[in-house]
Parts: sequence; structure tokens; C-alpha cells
Amino acid sequence: MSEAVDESFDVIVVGAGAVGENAADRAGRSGLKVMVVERRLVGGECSFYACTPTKAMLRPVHAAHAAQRVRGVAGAHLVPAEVMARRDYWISDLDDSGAVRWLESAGIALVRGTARLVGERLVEVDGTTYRAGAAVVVATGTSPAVPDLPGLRDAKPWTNIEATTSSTVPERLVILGGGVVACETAQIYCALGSRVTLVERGPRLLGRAEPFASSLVAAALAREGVDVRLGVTVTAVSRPEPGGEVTVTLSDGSTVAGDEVMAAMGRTPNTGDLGLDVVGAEVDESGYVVVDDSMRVTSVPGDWLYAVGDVTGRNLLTHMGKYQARVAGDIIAARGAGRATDGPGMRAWADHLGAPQVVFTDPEVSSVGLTEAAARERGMDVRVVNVKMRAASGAGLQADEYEGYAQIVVDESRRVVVGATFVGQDTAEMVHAAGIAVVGEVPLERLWHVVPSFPTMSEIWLRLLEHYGL
Ligand SMILES: Cc1cc2nc3c(=O)[nH]c(=O)nc-3n(C[C@H](O)[C@H](O)[C@H](O)COP(=O)(O)OP(=O)(O)OC[C@H]3O[C@@H](n4cnc5c(N)ncnc54)[C@H](O)[C@@H]3O)c2cc1C
Ligand SMILES: NC(=O)c1ccc[n+]([C@@H]2O[C@H](COP(=O)([O-])OP(=O)(O)OC[C@H]3O[C@@H](n4cnc5c(N)ncnc54)[C@H](O)[C@@H]3O)[C@@H](O)[C@H]2O)c1
Repeated sequence: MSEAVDESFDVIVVGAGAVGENAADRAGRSGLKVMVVERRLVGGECSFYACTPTKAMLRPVHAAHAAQRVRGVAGAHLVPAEVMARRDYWISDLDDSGAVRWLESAGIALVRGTARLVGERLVEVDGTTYRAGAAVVVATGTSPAVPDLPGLRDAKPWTNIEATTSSTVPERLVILGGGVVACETAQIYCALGSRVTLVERGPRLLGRAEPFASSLVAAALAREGVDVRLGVTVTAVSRPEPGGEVTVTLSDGSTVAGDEVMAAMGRTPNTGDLGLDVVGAEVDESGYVVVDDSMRVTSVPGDWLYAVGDVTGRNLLTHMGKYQARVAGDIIAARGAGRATDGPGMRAWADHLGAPQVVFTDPEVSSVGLTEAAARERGMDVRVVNVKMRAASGAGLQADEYEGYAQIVVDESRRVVVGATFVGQDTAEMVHAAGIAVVGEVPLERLWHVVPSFPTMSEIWLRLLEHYGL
């Protein structure tokens, strides 16, 4: 640690991803002086290597598919170079100056470098030590997990970083994993012209989604030409020549050859070299920082250390991380202004209800709340209603032969919806209404009076309630 300590700031946020930026903004609202530390790009994974580029590339795929499903339209097709150009526009060619300007406009100082906790309220960045007058917020996110499988690391696998920035389309792409990253990436590269093989060790894709959603996505990927291998693991990877052909050996003895192999096998929290042990901050068995609903790191005495976003492992989604950031930021700002820190927006309790999420494959998997299995695990008296999306004429008008299903999970003891999943084209925007029903615990009898417009896809709510028996 250097001798001089910079004491200019009240709040230090480590990591300027979408979540860290949000925490910094909220914490600074009552006049506290805030600095953020970022070792890579301001905007983090989501803006440059995750949400934004994948959605920028998936949208043309969806648009082309949607056009092909409407009688009266002909000739929609993808232009791969233009799809990549669209993505590059959305990731600003990996230039974060727009985000830096936003920080400046919000009065937040930026220090570039790698931060470490070196004591209570003390953060060291490449040799300079800063003392936070009020609080430190850890928002360091996650990195792609590349497990220690024989030959995998030596084969220099793609992760989401390469998959979202490559300017070329590999002829053959082998994707290891069958979660959200794998499914979205498989659909993108298949549509761009790669021959994609996807290897998932579990019995289905999207293991945390409703099983019917997994089946519909697997069927769609297979129809488009993705070779989906379920229930097999990778035993070895070999790439004898750098940049040459990759061979992936699977547990069933088969091999798959590719021009690139991608690790899409989950995430690892960026906590290893953060100095959490120096201040006594507890991490769980996977390395995620343990916090309470105020986002405070409870194992550390005093009210100075908070963690938000992916690094907490609560819900690895941008919008949920930003929700947590608003909670932590508001508490820090309130404490700075001498106000109460237990206001209604100051606990992230919605984290425990089942986060809203859209898997942006075609079909989209749009869900909120608990799956049937999760509700049963919590001991609820569960009733499930599942209908074809086509039961709403709005769906058929949206796409000829619309394929998809909607499902609600009802807690019978309270007669409220605790989970909802919509699978099909253009269901993403339906998830927020479902979220209001779930988080608001709207009784079914009241929901009956929320009359959906005709002919929209939301009319599926009426069909679901009718099937329930209302
Ligand atoms: C391919 C892909 C697609 C995704 N799509 C979606 C989606 O559509 N919707 C959605 O909600 N979520 C999506 N996610 C998840 C989403 O990207 C994350 O939930 C989100 O990025 C978490 O934000 P964060 O700020 O917590 O972490 P990050 O975005 O990881 O930001 C953390 C920042 O901290 C910096 N940092 C780390 N350690 C240090 C240190 N010691 N010192 C200084 N800086 C440090 C890092 O450089 C990074 O910029 C996707 C993820 C992937 C991989
Ligand atoms: N649209 C979105 O909201 C979106 C998009 C992408 C990512 N994300 C978030 O990012 C996080 C990370 O996504 P992810 O897909 O990397 O992780 P994940 O945990 O969702 O999926 C990883 C998958 O890899 C499989 N796997 C692990 N090791 C394997 C092996 N050796 N062989 C074969 N399969 C193996 C697992 O069984 C699992 O199905 C998720 O929590 C997700 O919610 C969200």
C-alpha cells in the first residue's frame, strides 16, 4: 500500500458495469462524492459482450423469421455482414466514451485500473489508496467459466467475449453448455451460416426454465439445423494447431469437429483477487459475495461494505442487478443525508420471487416468478394451467400457425399467480404484465377484471383464467 491516502470521495464503486454505474448514480443523488473504478470498459459485460450485442444480432434473426411466418410477405433473408455491422453499432465498436461522458454528466469520477480492498473503507487501485468516507460498493460481476477439462484451455475456446465481437462466422462451431448463453449464441451463428453443435450435459436445454420451454427451444434449434446433444459431457478437447481444427470428445465416445469451440458453461464471480478476505467478507461455496436484502455484506462489521449485481449470485441479470443497485445506492445516499434507511424501496425482496427473464431465442422464453417445480419445492399448494398461445387470436394474427404455449402457476391457498411462462414469437413484452400479477400478488378474482384488448396476444390471460375455471 502506498503511504498517501486519497480521501476525496465518500463512496467508491468497484466495477463500472451497468450495475455499478447505477449504484454510483443513486448513491450520489444526495450530494455524496462518488468515484467508480473500472479495469476494462465502462458499461461492463452487458453493454459490450453480453445483452446488447446478442440482442442486436438476434433481432434480425427474429425479424426474418417473423416475416417468413406472415402470408403476404416474401423474400426476407439475413445479410450476415450487416447483422455484424448492426451489432458493432450497438457496442459502439467497443468504445466506451459515451458511457464515460454519462459518468461525467452525473458528476461521478472515473478511475481506470484494477481495484482491491486493502482495509476497512480502503481501496487500492494500481498503487494509489483511496479511503471511502461513507461506503464501498462491490459490483465486479462475473467472468465466463472455463472449466479445467483436458485440453479445453489450451484450445483457446471462444467465450461470450469472442462470440459477441467476432467479425467472422466459423464454418463449424461447437458450443459447450446448453443454458441461455449457449441457446442464444447457437441461434445467432446458425442463422449466420455456421454448422452448430451444442453439447449439454443435462437432460434438457435451459435447465432452470419450465420443461415445456426447453422442449420448444430444442425443437426450434434442431429445425434450424443445430445439432443438439443432450445428456453428454465433454471429456477432452484437442486443437493440435493454434487456430486449426478443434476436436471435442464426448462422454458417449463420439467426437465432434469444429473450427471454433465455445465455453458457455456458466459464470465465475470476479471475487478471487479483490481482497475480500482482508476485510473478512464472506463468500459462498462458488465465490459469490454474501449479502442481505439491503445488499450489505453482513459478515463485515459496520455499514460500509455493499455488493450488487452478478457478483452476489442472486440473479445473474442486468435488470435485477440494477434493482439491487438502486437499493444499495439509495441506502447509502439516505444515510449520507441523515434520512431513514428502511424505506419501502430499500430492500431487494423481489430477488426471492423468481426474476423476470426473457431468453431471446425464437421462440422467446419469457417468464417471471416460480416454475411449477420451484413452487412445489417451496411447499405451495400448486395448480398449473397451460394453454396454446394460438388460443388467443392475437397470436394467430401475429404469425400464421403461431407455435407456443402459456402457463401460469397458481398458489391455491392464496389464489394468486406465483409464476408465468410464455413461449413463442414476440412474448418478451408480455412478461411485465405477468410480473405485476406475481409481485403485486393480485388475486385471481381481481385479475379477471384486467380485460385484455382484442385482438392482442395478451388475450391469452383470459384463456388461462377461463381454463382455471373463472
Ligand atoms: C452472452 C450474455 C448475454 C446476456 N444477456 C442478457 C440479457 O439479455 N438480459 C439480462 O438481463 N442479462 C443478460 N446477461 C447477463 C448480464 O450480462 C449480467 O447480469 C450483467 O452484465 C451483470 O452486470 P454487473 O454490472 O453486475 O457485472 P459486469 O457487467 O460483469 O460488470 C462488472 C465490471 O466490473 C469490472 N471489474 C471487475 N473486477 C474489477 C476490479 N477488481 N477492479 C476494477 N474493475 C473491475 C469489470 O471489468 C466489469 O466491467 C447476459 C450475459 C451473457 C454472458
Ligand atoms: N437473455 C438473458 O436474460 C440472458 C442471456 C444470456 C445469459 N444470461 C444470464 O447469464 C448467466 C450465465 O449463462 P450461461 O448460459 O453461461 O450459464 P447457465 O448456468 O445458464 O448454463 C450453463 C449450462 O452449461 C452446462 N454445462 C456446464 N458444464 C458442462 C459440461 N462440462 N458439459 C456440458 N454442459 C455443461 C450446464 O448444465 C448448464 O446447462 C445465466 O444466469 C443467465 O441468466 C441471461
